[in-house]
Amino acid sequence: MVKEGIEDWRRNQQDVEVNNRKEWYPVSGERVEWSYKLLNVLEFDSSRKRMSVIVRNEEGKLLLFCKGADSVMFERLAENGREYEKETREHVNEYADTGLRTLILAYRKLSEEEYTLFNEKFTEAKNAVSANRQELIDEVTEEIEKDMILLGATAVEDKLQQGVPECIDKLAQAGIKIWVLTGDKMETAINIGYACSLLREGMKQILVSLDTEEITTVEKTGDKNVIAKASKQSVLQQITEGKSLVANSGSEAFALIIDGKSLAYALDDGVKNLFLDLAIGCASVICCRSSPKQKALVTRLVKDGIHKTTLAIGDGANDVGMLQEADIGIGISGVEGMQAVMSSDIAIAQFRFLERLLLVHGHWCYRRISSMICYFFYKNVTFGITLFLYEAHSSFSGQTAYNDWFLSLYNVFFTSLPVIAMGVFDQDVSARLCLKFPLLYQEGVQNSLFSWRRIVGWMLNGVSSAVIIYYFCARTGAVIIDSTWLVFGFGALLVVHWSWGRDALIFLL
Ligand SMILES: Nc1ncnc2c1ncn2[C@@H]1O[C@H](COP(=O)(O)OP(=O)(O)OP(=O)(O)O)[C@@H](O)[C@H]1O
Ligand SMILES: [Mg+2]
Repeated sequence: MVKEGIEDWRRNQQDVEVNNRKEWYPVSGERVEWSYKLLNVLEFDSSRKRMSVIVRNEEGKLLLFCKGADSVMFERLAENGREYEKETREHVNEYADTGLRTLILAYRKLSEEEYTLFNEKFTEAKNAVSANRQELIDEVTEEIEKDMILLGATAVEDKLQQGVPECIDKLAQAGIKIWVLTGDKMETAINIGYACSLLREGMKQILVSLDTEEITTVEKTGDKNVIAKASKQSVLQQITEGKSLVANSGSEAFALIIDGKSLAYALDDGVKNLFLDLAIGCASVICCRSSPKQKALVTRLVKDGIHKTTLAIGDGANDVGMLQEADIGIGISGVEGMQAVMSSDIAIAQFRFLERLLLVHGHWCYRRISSMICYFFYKNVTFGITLFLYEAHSSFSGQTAYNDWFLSLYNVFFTSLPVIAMGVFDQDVSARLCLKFPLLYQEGVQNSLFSWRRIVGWMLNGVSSAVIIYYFCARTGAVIIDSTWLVFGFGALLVVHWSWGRDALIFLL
């Protein structure tokens, strides 16, 4: 494909051609063309947090170019490839502080033998049909993406979608606890946290991170067991300190920010409950550099740990695990592909639509469904008890109060419309008010419309209606109970009750 206008690069399946512009070479003033043969692409995935290409240049030399997150790239540099490490780290942190998304670039020269060996293993892993195919590929790529020479870093702006801060603010006002699980760097995540009003000035931040001097010193020993032990100890200590800080504070708001490496230890069996306790005590939680698996594990931890309903929302393939783990998964369709949408329960086009989805439709639907179920109980209890009373009246002779048609059509035909209408159209307040007063959403969070008290209340209501209907028909009607009377009386009372409430019914009687 040739980019129109500027012929800076050309790319097809096998070749990449890079033409340098004249102005980049002001000294020689010449246009320089490089052509590379593309040999392999080691694809990006969110757990590796990097991707590479292997190319052969015009001189026949083999090169591996790799780009990825700083957390995985710096540890893969060769001793002699770290010349610009300090400056690059500073630059990257600076970029991240301003909310930019950064990538580290590095390369490595490969010998022919090394490449041939790699290619064999890589092809074998790619052609494997076993379940652990991805692990095999990861193992092979792990071996070659090392001892690299640092080239530099890039930073791009990753703009928040329109209306995200306002939406998060409203959801927080509605009493919904929001956790951000992101693959981004800690600094970028904190910056975005501020941008979307999850972090505010005056909030105390509890940072759990393994970027401490102590751990860096231990890491130099290279002994995996020692590193793991020290890291776990450090995470445990930081979490315990955070917990005592939260416990001893008054009304101060806290934000917990934890990075991916620490999260791996925080989700360990002995530590995860402490971590959850600390996170629950904080107003906002941000987990940075989390892999897709960690996102799913955190969601499961919250879901199982506090038995509350969890909702996950995401747009990328790295959010799929989390969307499936949460009680409700919402996928945002957009530039990052369709995987999130395909594995979600509900798909929306933009994050800000979540506000209306939860505060308006969530509120209405909760009300409709809970009332509909209670109403359903009510009408059947009323029906059953009138039958029972009539049986008692007729000395349990077996004579039915209603004719067969009425019996069979009672639920399907005679009383289905009110229930359906209530379940579909009922609105206690308008959409505008739901959005204006987000606290109305708490009705659902506290489950106030579907508590046992309310269900039993509706049932007693059913019993009392049945008694009234029975006496109305049996005592004030003719001496003989005519089923037609029962049907009309019953229907009329149900309509009165449903339209104007119990008080109207009592008033009428
Ligand atoms: N195409 C890519 N090539 C190389 N590295 C990448 C690429 N895309 C992302 N990365 C690096 O991998 C990290 C993890 O990416 P991932 O997609 O899991 O999360 P994210 O996009 O940063 O955040 P979010 O979870 O909010 O979508 C990124 O922060 C970035 O540093
Ligand atoms: Mg992403």
